[in-house]
Amino acid sequence: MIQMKEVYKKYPNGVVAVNGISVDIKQGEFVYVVGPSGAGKSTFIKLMYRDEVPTSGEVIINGINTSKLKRKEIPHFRRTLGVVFQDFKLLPKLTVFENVAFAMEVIEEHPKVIRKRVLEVLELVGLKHKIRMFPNELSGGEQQRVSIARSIVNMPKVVIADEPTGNLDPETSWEIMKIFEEINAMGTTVVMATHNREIVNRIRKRVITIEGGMIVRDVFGGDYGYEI
Ligand SMILES: Nc1ncnc2c1ncn2[C@@H]1O[C@H](COP(=O)(O)OP(=O)(O)OP(=O)(O)O)[C@@H](O)[C@H]1O
Repeated sequence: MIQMKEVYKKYPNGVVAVNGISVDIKQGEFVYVVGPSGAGKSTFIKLMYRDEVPTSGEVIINGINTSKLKRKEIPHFRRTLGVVFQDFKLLPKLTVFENVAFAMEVIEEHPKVIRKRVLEVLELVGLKHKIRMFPNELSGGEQQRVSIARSIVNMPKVVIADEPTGNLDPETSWEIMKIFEEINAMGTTVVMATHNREIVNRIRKRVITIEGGMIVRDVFGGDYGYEI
């Protein structure tokens, strides 16, 4: 599903953000990625959705070696994954419905199929009653729900989230986590970078700890496991 083999990532400024990572994440797993600021978590995640390519080593996602993708193949590859960001990245001029539908329109789904599926995912995230609103009319938690709905609308096998609760208060963060748990319970792999110690300690899953661009700990049911 997600495989990294001896991956190094050196940015053009000389920073080695990932320094020899090998990892295997199987279909249906739920994995937290934790570690101090600057440890390389975002880079590790960006390598998964081919926002970055490794300087050496291999990143293989659903059988595809990301370094071998041609430029024109990248958009199609990205659509096989769901990606959720800390800052939501919604399109401000589109309604809730349109933001989610957009991800299906680009793959030229039939409008009827789009409508049915968009309403289904918006119901799953508890936002069916706000489909006509615009992002700036929603709370942070609601905006994150829209972005999660968008990430799963094309039924990806993997959802990758970089600090999805980073901008949210604790209560809203728990609600967002519940949605990720539901998505995972449907069989979708979830990989989530987070600084949220309470969540990692209470909703126990596999925990990969990165420090200095290396995996220093990888345990099932692990706790947050390091001090800031
Ligand atoms: N585009 C880039 N160009 C150059 N250096 C970068 C780039 N992105 C990240 N880095 C550097 O790579 C290292 C790892 O950064 P990364 O963002 O992956 O860490 P992180 O663990 O996600 O940190 P945080 O928890 O603060 O988000 C840092 O030293 C950072 O300055």
